[in-house]
Parts: sequence; C-alpha cells; structure tokens
Amino acid sequence: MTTATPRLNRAARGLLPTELTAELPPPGTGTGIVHLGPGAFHRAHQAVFTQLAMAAEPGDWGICAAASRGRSTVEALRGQDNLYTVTERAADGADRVRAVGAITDTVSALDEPERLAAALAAPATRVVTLTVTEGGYRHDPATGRLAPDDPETAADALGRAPRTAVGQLVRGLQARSRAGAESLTVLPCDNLPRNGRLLRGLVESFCEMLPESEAAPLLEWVGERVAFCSTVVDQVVPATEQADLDRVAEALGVADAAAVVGEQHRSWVVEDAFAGPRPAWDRVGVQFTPDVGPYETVKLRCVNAPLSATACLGLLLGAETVTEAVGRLDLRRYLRALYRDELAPSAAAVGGSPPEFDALLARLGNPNLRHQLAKIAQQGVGKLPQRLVAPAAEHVRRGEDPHLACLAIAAWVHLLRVPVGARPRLDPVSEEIAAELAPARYATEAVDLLRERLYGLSEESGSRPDVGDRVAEALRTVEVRGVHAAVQEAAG
Ligand SMILES: NC(=O)C1=CN([C@@H]2O[C@H](COP(=O)(O)OP(=O)(O)OC[C@H]3O[C@@H](n4cnc5c(N)ncnc54)[C@H](O)[C@@H]3O)[C@@H](O)[C@H]2O)C=CC1
Ligand SMILES: O=P(O)(O)OC[C@H]1O[C@](O)(CO)[C@@H](O)[C@@H]1O
Repeated sequence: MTTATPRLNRAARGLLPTELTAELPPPGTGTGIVHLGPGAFHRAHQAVFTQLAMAAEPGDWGICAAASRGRSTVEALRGQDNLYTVTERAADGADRVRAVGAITDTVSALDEPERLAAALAAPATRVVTLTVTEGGYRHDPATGRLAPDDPETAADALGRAPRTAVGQLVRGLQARSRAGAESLTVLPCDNLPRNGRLLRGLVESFCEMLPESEAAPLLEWVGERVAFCSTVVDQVVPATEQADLDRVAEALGVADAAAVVGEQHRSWVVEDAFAGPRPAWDRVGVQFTPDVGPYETVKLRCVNAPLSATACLGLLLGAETVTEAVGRLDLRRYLRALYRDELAPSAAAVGGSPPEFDALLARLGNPNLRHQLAKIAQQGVGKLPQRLVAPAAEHVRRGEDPHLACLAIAAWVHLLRVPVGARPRLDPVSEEIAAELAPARYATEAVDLLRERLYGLSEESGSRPDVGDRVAEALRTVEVRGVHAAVQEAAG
C-alpha cells in the first residue's frame, strides 16, 4: 500500500470491481443484530452469512459491531463507513473476494457503555451474537457458572460501566427489560460445548450477584423473554497480518484496515429455538437443528482437538504455522493415529460423522493461510477440557489407554514449562499457570498442580490410572527423551 492508495469507504466502493460489491446491502439498511467481539472470525463468518441472507431476502438485519474491550476494530471500521473485504483463500491459491457491508453500526463498550446498552435494548434488535474467545466468558467449566472470585465480574456486578462480556450483555438485557422491548435470541459463536446453555447459566449467575430488588425481576424476564441457542461454527480465519493488508491493497487498489482472510469452507449449525425473528440464514447454508450436540462433538474433537495437538506439539518442534507443522511427516503420522484411534471414534460414539482425515488435513494445512500455532495454543484451560481431556476420559472409562491425546495434553503442560523466548508469550491465565508450574521438579508434581485447573483431568477411574496420571507419564517421556522421540514413539 502507498500513501496514495485510497481508503475503502462508501465513496471509494466504485473503485472495486462490481462483482465484489454486488451483495452489499442497500444504503439505509437498519440494524437488527448486536454482535459482541467483532474480531476476524465474526467479520468473515457471521457477517458474511448475514449479508448473504439479506441478499436472499431483504430485511433490516444489519449488525451493530460492539467491541467488548478493544478499540482498534471499531476505529478501522469507522474509518471506512463500516465497509471491509473478506478474502476466502482455497488450498489451490484461488481467491474469492467480497466487500461486506453487513455491519451498519459500531460501538466501543469501553468508551460508550450507554450506547451498547441502548443497542441491546432497541426494539429493532432481535438477535445478539458473540465471539469473545473462550476466556471471554470468565466461567468455571466445572460448574458452568461465572468463575467465583473474579474481580472483573464482581466489579461489573457492583455497577461500574461493565467491562466483561457477560456484564455488558446483562446490563443490556436489564435495559431491554426496563424498556419493555420484545423477546431476544442470543447466539454465542465461540468453540465451547453447549455454548447457549452455558451462556444462559452465566447470565443467571451474574443476575444473582445483583441486589435482590434487581435480580428477581431480571431473572424472571430473562427466563421468559430471552432464548439462548447453542451454535457450532467452523471456518479457519487466522489473525490478519500486515502482509495480508498489503496484499489486499495491492490486489484491490484500495486500503482496507479491517480486511480479513480465511478459508473457503464456512459452516454454522444453530439450535432452532429462537424467541423471535431471524435473518434468512436458512436460505444461505446455515443449518438449523433441534440438537447441535453431535455437530459440536465432531467440531470440537475432530477439528479443534487436532488443531490444539498440532499447536502444542508443533510449537515445541519449532514450527510457527499449522501448514508448517502438518508438513512434518512425524507429526502427520501422530495426528493420523490420534484421529483414527481416539478422536474420531469418540465423536462417532455420540452419533457424530467425523470427516475423512486426509480431507481434514488438506483443509487445515491450507498452504495459502498463515494459521499461527501460537494463537491456537492460547487459553489452553478453556480449550483442552472439551477437545482432548473429555475424549481421553471416555477412553479411560472404557478401560482403554488414550496415550495419544495424553501426549498432546502433556505437550501443552511442557509448553508452559518452557521459558518465554523459547516459546511465544501466551494469554495472562496461561502465563499465570506457567509461573505456578515453574518450581515443579517432576512431571507428576506439575500435573498435580493442574488437577484443579484443568477440568476433567482427575475424573473417577477406579483403581486404574486416570487421565492426569497418563498425562504425567507422557510428560515424563517428553522431558526425558524429548518431544521429537515422544511423537515418533506415539505414532508407532
Ligand atoms: N478464528 C477462527 O478461525 C475461529 C474462531 N472461532 C471462535 O471465535 C473466537 C474469536 O476468534 P477471532 O475473531 O479469530 O479472534 P480475534 O482475536 O480476532 O477477536 C476476538 C474478539 O473477542 C474480543 N475479546 C478477546 N478476549 C476477550 C475477553 N476476555 N473479553 C471480551 N472480549 C474479548 C476481542 O476484543 C475481539 O473483538 C475464537 O476464540 C473462537 O472461539 C470459531 C471458529 C473459528
Ligand atoms: O482454537 P481457537 O482459538 O478456538 O480458534 C478457533 C479454531 O477453530 C477453528 O475453529 C476452525 O473452525 C480454527 O479456525 C481455529 O483454530
């Protein structure tokens, strides 16, 4: 991009080829959705589905993109009349590019808390979606409630302008109930099991922290008027890098600070339990079902679990991206065995249809995307339980040895024991755990320190070793013989 490159905005949209702008909603399209957390994934996924739905069936389903805690996306969107481009990149290098105009408004929750509450309370708003990352829910997976003693949640409940996603949502629901607005449907789109049910529980536990005079009427209103539908999302959308922005500017001749680049595969399975109207998503490939359970297990165990294993082992082996990691023969052999022997059978056992491994690997290893391992390795305590610990625990319950999943979990523990510099800096919770693990001399000691933190590690297994014991064994192998030998040995 040069200083002379014009910035993408309504005035400059004419510079784009018409086929890129054909789907843009007409000017004046109203807002019907509030989205919390307009990161790269939302902009490539829900926003595109919504734009396609409005093209199929016109309606005021524009999105108010509400940044829960950052400002940069809102600033980038505002600088270009909320227009941006999505490039969907195939494994063979073919690009499918579109301009997206589904975002009709932006809010920075930090700077404009009242505007966010007003957007959530607006009569025209009928759907709320969220992508605030696994850690953004601030929950305890063992109870499905908000993590006790979280100072941020407590401060929100005391009445400051809310800074947590759940606090922001609840204050908006409170404003909506007071305004007497219509029912609302909330669709969390983060990779968490039963994310709709989970979020309902978190909203309820936040309400319970409020003074009794506020809690009781709000709980009653939420129970009657708000639907929380679980959803399962799938599309690889790496964090946008400067090189992506430069390439978009060069290809399109306009500078787009909010551009996203992802894969061409895009799917969304949604629990069909809405409390009110929705965009015509069903006409553009969104699948509605009474029970997302089997889809969710396949997604978490057959897509996210191999990605987490690739991230933790790949980083220890010196790789930076998924493509680089799965390009290694030893890791590929290990992943194939993990998938065939442990992950796919565990998903099939609950009625899911796991994808064929070679097709999955071709998709995830797309050589035209830079899917950073460090991003996938973030927030391990929020991801590993449902991706790797749960299938391992089921194996243990059946009297089998989930040594392949346990190696991936051990790799995550080992990663936290490697000094920063020899590994990327992770999220604050992971760094806190890394500090707790540092003094542990032995693998068993390190794993024992994690038993409370990593949900499911110590499930009842009778007199047999539990998942934690098996992870400790794998960690010992990694620490004594090295990760390379551990991977080769596990792959058989
Ligand atoms: N990127 C991808 O390929 C996929 C992402 N997802 C889900 O979407 C989530 C977001 O992914 P991206 O948009 O790529 O990430 P991102 O980093 O681009 O954006 C995340 C958004 O969440 C906000 N956020 C981050 N931590 C938060 C917290 N603690 N509280 C409140 N808000 C917070 C950020 O400010 C940002 O708006 C993932 O964590 C995952 O659960 C699901 C499938 C694919
Ligand atoms: O591992 P995270 O941070 O949940 O990221 C989402 C992951 O899920 C995917 O879901 C695929 O849909 C990957 O694109 C991405 O790595």
